[in-house]
Amino acid sequence: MRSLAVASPVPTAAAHRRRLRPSASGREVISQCLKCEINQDRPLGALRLGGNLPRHGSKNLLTPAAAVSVEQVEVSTYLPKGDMWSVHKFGGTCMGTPQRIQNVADVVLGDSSERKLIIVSAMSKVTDMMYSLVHKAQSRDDSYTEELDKVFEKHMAAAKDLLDGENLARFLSQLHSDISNLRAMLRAIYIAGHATESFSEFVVGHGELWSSQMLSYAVQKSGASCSWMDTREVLVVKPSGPDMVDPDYVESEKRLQKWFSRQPAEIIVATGFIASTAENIPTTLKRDGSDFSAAIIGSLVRARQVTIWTDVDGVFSADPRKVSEAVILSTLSYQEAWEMSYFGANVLHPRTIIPVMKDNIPIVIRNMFNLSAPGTVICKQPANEDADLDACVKSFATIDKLALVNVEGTGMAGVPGTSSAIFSAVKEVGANVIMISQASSEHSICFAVPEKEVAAVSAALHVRFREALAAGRLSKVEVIHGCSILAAVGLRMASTPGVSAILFDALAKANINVRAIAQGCSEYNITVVLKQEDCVRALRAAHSRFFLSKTTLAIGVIGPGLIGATLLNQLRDQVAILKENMNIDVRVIGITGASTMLLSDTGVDLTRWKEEMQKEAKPADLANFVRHLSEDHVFPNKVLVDCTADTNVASHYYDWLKKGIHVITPNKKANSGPLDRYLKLRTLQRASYTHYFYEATVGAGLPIISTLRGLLETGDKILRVEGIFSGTLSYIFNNFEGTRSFSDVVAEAKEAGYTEPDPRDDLSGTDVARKVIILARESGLRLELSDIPVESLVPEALKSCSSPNEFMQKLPSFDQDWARQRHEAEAAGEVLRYVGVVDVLNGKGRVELQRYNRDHPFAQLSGSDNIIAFTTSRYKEQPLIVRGPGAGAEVTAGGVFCDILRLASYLGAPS
Ligand SMILES: NC(=O)C1=CN([C@@H]2O[C@H](COP(=O)(O)OP(=O)(O)OC[C@H]3O[C@@H](n4cnc5c(N)ncnc54)[C@H](O)[C@@H]3O)[C@@H](O)[C@H]2O)C=CC1
Ligand SMILES: N[C@@H](CC=O)C(=O)O
Ligand code: NA
Repeated sequence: MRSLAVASPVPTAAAHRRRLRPSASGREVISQCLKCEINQDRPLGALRLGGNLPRHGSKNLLTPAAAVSVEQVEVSTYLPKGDMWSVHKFGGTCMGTPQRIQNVADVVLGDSSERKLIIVSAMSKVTDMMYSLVHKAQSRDDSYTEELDKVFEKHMAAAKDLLDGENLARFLSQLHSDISNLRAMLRAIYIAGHATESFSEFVVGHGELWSSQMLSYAVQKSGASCSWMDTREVLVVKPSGPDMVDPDYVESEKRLQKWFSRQPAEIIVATGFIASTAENIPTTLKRDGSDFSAAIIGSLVRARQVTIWTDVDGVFSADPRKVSEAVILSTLSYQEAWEMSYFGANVLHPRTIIPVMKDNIPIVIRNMFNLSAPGTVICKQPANEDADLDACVKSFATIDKLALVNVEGTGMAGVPGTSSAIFSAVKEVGANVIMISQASSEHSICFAVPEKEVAAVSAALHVRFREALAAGRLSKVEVIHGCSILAAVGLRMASTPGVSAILFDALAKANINVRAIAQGCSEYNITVVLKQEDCVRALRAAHSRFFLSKTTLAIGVIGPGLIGATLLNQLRDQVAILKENMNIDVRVIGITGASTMLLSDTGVDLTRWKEEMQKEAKPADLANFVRHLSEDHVFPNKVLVDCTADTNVASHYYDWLKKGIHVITPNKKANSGPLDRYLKLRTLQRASYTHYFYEATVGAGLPIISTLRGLLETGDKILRVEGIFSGTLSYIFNNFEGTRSFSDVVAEAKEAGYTEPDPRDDLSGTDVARKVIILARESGLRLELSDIPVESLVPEALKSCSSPNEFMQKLPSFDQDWARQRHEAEAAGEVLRYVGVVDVLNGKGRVELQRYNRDHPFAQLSGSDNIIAFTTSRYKEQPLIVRGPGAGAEVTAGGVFCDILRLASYLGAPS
């Protein structure tokens, strides 16, 4: 080995260390340097600790004897490798201001590792400024000179803030000299109107030279042993493709050895991003190159760990701008990090992982601005990781602006060379194929490329397969525009059954159509191609299914009247409990009445929805309300809860379900409306994963629809359903006992919230007829509302009243008639009851006022009780009876709420 003391005429800190003893501390070495400076009577300002800064002294201070002793100790200053090294890399934002650079110095000093190698990026925005200088100069835009001044001023100001005394003077003199060299070089570029790659790489690399020098001075301020390294002296790379370089490890290691033997400090602050070619021409490691520098250096010294300091707490399970519930991952395997980076997650450039992976060196991603966050460790797959199914998927990533190319034809099957011909045509146009999927029938191959490259790809394929297309061996070369990729990444997906089922189930439940799928045998990722407009929703649906096991429902409430308002208040009191106990996250993201609506992207504050409704509301617009529910929020599952009695609102259910919006309602209008519309709705409901629930339409919160369904679905045969289906009429006849007039009792029922918005709907029997129709259709009968004979209790003269109020005012004039009817029944030992019957055997239904003996179960009711008797093949002798309050705000809203939770459980919430 060549003696460096001989090779270099300048005694460096290494030489001073050798003069003392090999193990001399940094502080001792510096003090020896200082003594030497003083003995030489040289100004302290000339002292440099290495790198491209001028070294102190201009002649060889060592005697031949000393040179020999250097030769001998050279071995002990040989680059040590292994666990004593910890490598840190600080990105541009960490180096953004003098205060931040000082914080970085503190973090470096706080690391107790024996040896530290610190790689830094340029101060934030500086690399862009440097690229812009080159760009402007070669475009002959002379504003580059002012921009260069700005670069100078930025660094001068930062240095003045951070440093003082000799260090400041040294830095500023170097900065001056660099800027004047750059000015000359940019002038040359300006004159030539062109910058060679090496010129431009030389210029842009200055950001790192300055930031790292400032940091090394800041570290030295504390008295620590610190050298500054210009990595162009050490890192040697060779081009390996457009905008890509490969490190030459052997040569770099040799140069690092050499460098270190000259300057073996405990802390080395080095430039990120820049390197040299084998011919010593300055170059860079290209964009994001500082991470790469850290990984290569980490590998060269076999570091214990490489820490990448940035401005986030670690690697997220999904892009937090798209998924607000994204979580920080504590560990990731190299392969997982690689896959995520490939799919666009802003983790690390995949090439950064290669150098550390080969030596099993962990990379830790940490937040410089939140030192308490432990960060994410990227390492070999940890052996003891949670093996549960949901934990198999580590993260999700997406790539937008893609197009799918589908090459299809019967002539492809079994013909060797087809895919080679396809992809060589793609290669010729230089397109980047992001995923490939081939149907096993070999009739089609599809692949995704960036949208901007697809025209060229399609043209190339049309040329390449012109004959095959003409002869019909290929049927088409089709381009599907506007696609995105969603990738689920996780090493443990391999050989774990059920992972893809969960993923596709989550997508199906969010009503997302998958265009293509790819999964390699390595199973590190499952890639699905979908429409770009569905991508964020797909990401959220998949993420919440795997990560949060939380079913999030975004709810739009239509009609905050009695039932709607009661439901909102019930939700208010229960949402926190649902989240805590059942992992169900219910967000009301919109409320609309007939005249105003309130919209929210994240969820209305249910403790003050009424005030908000008055303060923030916009004019009601159902189309906009539905659009908001479809698009303006982050939640995958959307539900409209119709609490109106409006036929028009009900007429939209089909379209909403088609859009993937679940519908829940106590409104009877859709299911008792025209039969064809009802059948269409139910057919759609059965054919999709979008749900339509309406338990509260019959018997309010009582389990009527679900009981009937349970009987039918388990194979029982419904013979007859009969009972008292009206809470209002039940209340009226239970309470019309001679003490109050008929009209008073009707007013009480209205006041208690049992009646329809228009009480004539109850008294006319229409409401009961609707319930009969709903149950008849549920039992398989195809009846229209007009097929049900209804005995109306609305006096003929009041049928034409223009409003519910007018009706209520005029009703007392008929009290006498009602008193007489009641008397007659009472005299016969009977009571009046208004009943509905679904006669399934005969395919009929009817609604009528009947008299029942006082012993009859129908005569035993109280309040707003409904009673419904199901006579079936299994319940033939004794019917199955459901009884209880069948109207009223709390029980009805409770029934609607039950449907919301039923939906949550259909969507995957735990039971
Ligand atoms: N009250 C009860 O015990 C039961 C009621 N139901 C059903 O619940 C529904 C609601 O009943 P209530 O709350 O008692 O009625 P309500 O009259 O108190 O409330 C209905 C609300 O819907 C609003 N509305 C009407 N048309 C609208 C439109 N196009 N867009 C937005 N909002 C509109 C009204 O302004 C009102 O605020 C009805 O369909 C009723 O049949 C079902 C079972 C029991
Ligand atoms: N008005 C209805 C309410 C429930 O559907 C009734 O009285 O039953
Ligand atoms: Na019910």
